[in-house]
Amino acid sequence: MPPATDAVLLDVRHLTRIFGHGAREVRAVDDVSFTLRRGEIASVVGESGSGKSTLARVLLRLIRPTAGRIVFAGQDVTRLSRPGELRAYWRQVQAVFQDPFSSFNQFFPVRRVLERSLRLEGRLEAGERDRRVRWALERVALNPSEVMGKFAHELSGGERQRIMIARALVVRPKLLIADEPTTMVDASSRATILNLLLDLRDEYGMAILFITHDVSLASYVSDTLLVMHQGKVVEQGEAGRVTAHPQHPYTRQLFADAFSLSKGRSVAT
Ligand SMILES: Nc1ncnc2c1ncn2[C@@H]1O[C@H](COP(=O)(O)OP(=O)(O)OP(=O)(O)O)[C@@H](O)[C@H]1O
Repeated sequence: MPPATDAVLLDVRHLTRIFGHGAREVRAVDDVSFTLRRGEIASVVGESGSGKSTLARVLLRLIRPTAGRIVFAGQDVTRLSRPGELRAYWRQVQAVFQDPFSSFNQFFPVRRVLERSLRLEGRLEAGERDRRVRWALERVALNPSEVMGKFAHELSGGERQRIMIARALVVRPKLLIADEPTTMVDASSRATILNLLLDLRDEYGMAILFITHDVSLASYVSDTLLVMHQGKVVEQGEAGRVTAHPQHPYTRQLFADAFSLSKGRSVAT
């Protein structure tokens, strides 16, 4: 049973992001509305180009929406633009992206990577910084004493991605946006990361927006599913219901394709 409470954390209304003009116009996110409650994991699924990453970047306020409204914890964050306002927002909303190789600063040891993220919290004394870094590394099942002094090239892909998650966790966000966080890691790291997301929801009531093209991962990890197609959310609802009884033809096709692929895989192995 998901421990989601009724408190709405994120309220997204008619969110739209258009790139380009005239004949070159792309409605990457087109009139998307949904809510996310505290302690809820929602997955955004859809094929490549459906607008998932653009939705993530708009919600993170890395890019501006063209239209619509984003309300986070009761505050309208749609038009935040001053660095101080954005930093305050990013203390509460953190992200993990697909590629742990490009997002990990190769010149910094793990401790410094996490401490830089902690700067969002303002000045903390050294003992507190150390406690927070250790706590975040332990949360992602890494031994702080072993990894704090290591550099990117001394870690596996799965370890790097867990450190990227620790970097997000170190500020104890209320919402984690995870954009294809398991695409570039092996199967055992994938399972570790998915179970970690479930633990974060259960132990800290963290809300998670999990973005993936893989409907089976989404079904495993989510309380609710949002299915995106050509920038629009064509179906949304409780994960078990959407998986068992998809209503929209696109959702049915997405699940049918995933099912035939996984059948193919099991025959082949
Ligand atoms: N900066 C940009 N300028 C112009 N078009 C863009 C830009 N960013 C994204 N798009 C377009 O917006 C649409 C949605 O792209 P987006 O990356 O959000 O999809 P996606 O579902 O995340 O795909 P993928 O799974 O391949 O990452 C695509 O048609 C893409 O080409």
